Amino acid sequence: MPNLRLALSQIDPWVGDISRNADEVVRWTKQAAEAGAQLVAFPELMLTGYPVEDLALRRSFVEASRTALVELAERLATEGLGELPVVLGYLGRSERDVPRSGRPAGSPQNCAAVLHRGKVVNRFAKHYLPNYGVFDEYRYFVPGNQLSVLRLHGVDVALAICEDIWQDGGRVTAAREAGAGLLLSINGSPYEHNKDDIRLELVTRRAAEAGCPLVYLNMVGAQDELIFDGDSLVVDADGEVLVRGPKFEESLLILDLDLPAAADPTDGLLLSDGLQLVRTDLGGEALPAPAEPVSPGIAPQVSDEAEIYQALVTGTRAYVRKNGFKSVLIGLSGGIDSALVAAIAVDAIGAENVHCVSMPSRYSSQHSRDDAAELARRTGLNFRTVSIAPMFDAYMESLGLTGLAEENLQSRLRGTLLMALSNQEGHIVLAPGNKSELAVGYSTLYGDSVGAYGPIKDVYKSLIFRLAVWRNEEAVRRGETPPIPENTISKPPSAELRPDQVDTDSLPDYDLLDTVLDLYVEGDQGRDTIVAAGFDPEVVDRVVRLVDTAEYKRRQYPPGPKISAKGFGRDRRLPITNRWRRG
Ligand SMILES: Nc1ncnc2c1ncn2[C@@H]1O[C@H](COP(=O)(O)OP(=O)(O)OC[C@H]2O[C@@H]([n+]3cccc(C(=O)O)c3)[C@H](O)[C@@H]2O)[C@@H](O)[C@H]1O
Ligand SMILES: Nc1ncnc2c1ncn2[C@@H]1O[C@H](COP(=O)(O)OP(=O)(O)OP(=O)(O)O)[C@@H](O)[C@H]1O
Ligand SMILES: NC(=O)CC[C@H](N)C(=O)O
Repeated sequence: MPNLRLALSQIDPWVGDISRNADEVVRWTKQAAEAGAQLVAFPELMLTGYPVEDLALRRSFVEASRTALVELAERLATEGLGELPVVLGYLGRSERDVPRSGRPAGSPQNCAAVLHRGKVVNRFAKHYLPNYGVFDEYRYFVPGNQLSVLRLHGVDVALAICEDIWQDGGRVTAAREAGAGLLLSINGSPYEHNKDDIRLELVTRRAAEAGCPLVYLNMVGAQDELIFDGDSLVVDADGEVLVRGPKFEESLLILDLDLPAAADPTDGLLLSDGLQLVRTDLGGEALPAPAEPVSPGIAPQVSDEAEIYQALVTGTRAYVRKNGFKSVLIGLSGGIDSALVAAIAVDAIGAENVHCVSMPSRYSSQHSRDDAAELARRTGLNFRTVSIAPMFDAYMESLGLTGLAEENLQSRLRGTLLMALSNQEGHIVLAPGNKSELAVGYSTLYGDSVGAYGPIKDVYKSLIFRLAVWRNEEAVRRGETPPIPENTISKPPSAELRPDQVDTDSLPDYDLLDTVLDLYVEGDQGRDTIVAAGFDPEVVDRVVRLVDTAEYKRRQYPPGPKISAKGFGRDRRLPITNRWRRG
């Protein structure tokens, strides 16, 4: 069996920064060449970043991507890397009208290309376009209808792009029909908790269907609400997992694979789904297995809490850095939400870049102030106290507010204060709202909901507690000081906007609330189904009503990292003005 040494660049492309991404391709290709690879692969839309959203509809952006691709091929050759074939994603356009789509020639396509010896030797477009959940690729792209097969060193390698392997048939079946010895899929597959198990099952099944090993290369990093966890996989046709990349970390995975020898090409082969075979012969003798085959092996798997926490850190770091900021600002109340956000921020960008303000009012308890100061002491982040009492008194004197208006004023003064410091000092504000609060509208519009990015907006309150406990335990395991004061974790959550207020005055107990939310939001179960499952009809009616009437607040909330199958963002698009009240 001929051997191929593959290099999988599990890396982080930046949306819109084509020249940076091209530099990255050169840098990682150099390392792949030094490791003796015969083929190096990069993720879906590597050159432009993923997802590009409506940038795909800008002709200038599509042309910049296409031009950069050609220049990259030339540059790789100039830099002595031309002999190593490079597979990467780029934004392209269709050469001809797409039948039955109503889309003319020149429409954008989610493409991949093969670069070799200074030239673009093969190009093709994604065949299946995802159009559900966070994806709406039909809005942007027209599909491709080609199966690209590279022949190199006596092996036929069929190529696919992400959704191509999520749908039955298509390039997976076509790879088998074309007699491929390897199926290589490049991906931009966003993180969701538990999606790693789904991907592993999928990749294993598709390898069996293709009848050959399947290489699944995913990107890492984050783009706005989406996080990319890497977790690249190599599975053989019998379902054995040969390689599993690390999660959330950039990594060059080098591996030797013994693969079936390519057969004589069959002319005029008809492939399923109307795919047309385009074979590119890159040459090279069949190579024997090296005396010491290399493999990165299988990266260790971590607990759910560790994985989710890492996802939140990845999303926060990427948002801050990619938007050109160095530092963040957080209102630190002594409560668990802002404490967890502060811990995430410290892990993402370093304590020296995290600025926190305690903003006590007359209702703030001494323990809250102490807990906030204690977290600052433990982590070493920048901490100051600014009382909102004088501003509050000035408003009250002018407006004479009462009840909810008086309560919300405190939250709004804090929001204004944070934005003022953000303007003055250049930090971006992190919003501390969690998914349970966002679900039921338990936050003050233009108050505690201000901010640029909400690191825990997709995390239910019950999970917030688990993550805080996990982070502290992790610190102990590493021999470090746990960042979050124990009292912050153990005390009952309170907004402290009036005397002795606790969240359970207005909301069901968080465990119950989160269970009902999980059924209604994630599970899309109707009110009657949830009641039939044994939940108190009064609680269910209340929760459903709160969720339905809080859409306007969620739409005004900052973006934040998606970790669930259904985040409040593109995953769940409901009308704001909506008189349907039956769950
Ligand atoms: N459909 C719609 N489209 C656009 N705007 C709409 C609207 N419905 C109401 N509004 C407007 O929204 C405003 C009412 O919302 P808002 O001012 O936020 O006030 P509201 O939602 O009435 O009150 C805030 C709630 O959040 C709780 N809270 C506040 C702060 C922190 C925490 C915490 O523990 O984390 C909890 C607080 O105890 C209270 O229960 C009004 O101006 C109203 O006119
Ligand atoms: N005294 C305070 N000092 C600084 N920030 C505050 C203060 N009180 C509230 N905040 C800010 O407003 C957010 C909402 O806080 P609140 O205490 O009302 O509810 P919470 O959702 O329980 O949050 P937390 O668990 O962080 O206290 C806090 O996360 C924090 O960012
Ligand atoms: N980029 C894509 O095509 C992603 C779609 C795919 N179903 C995934 O979530 O991984």
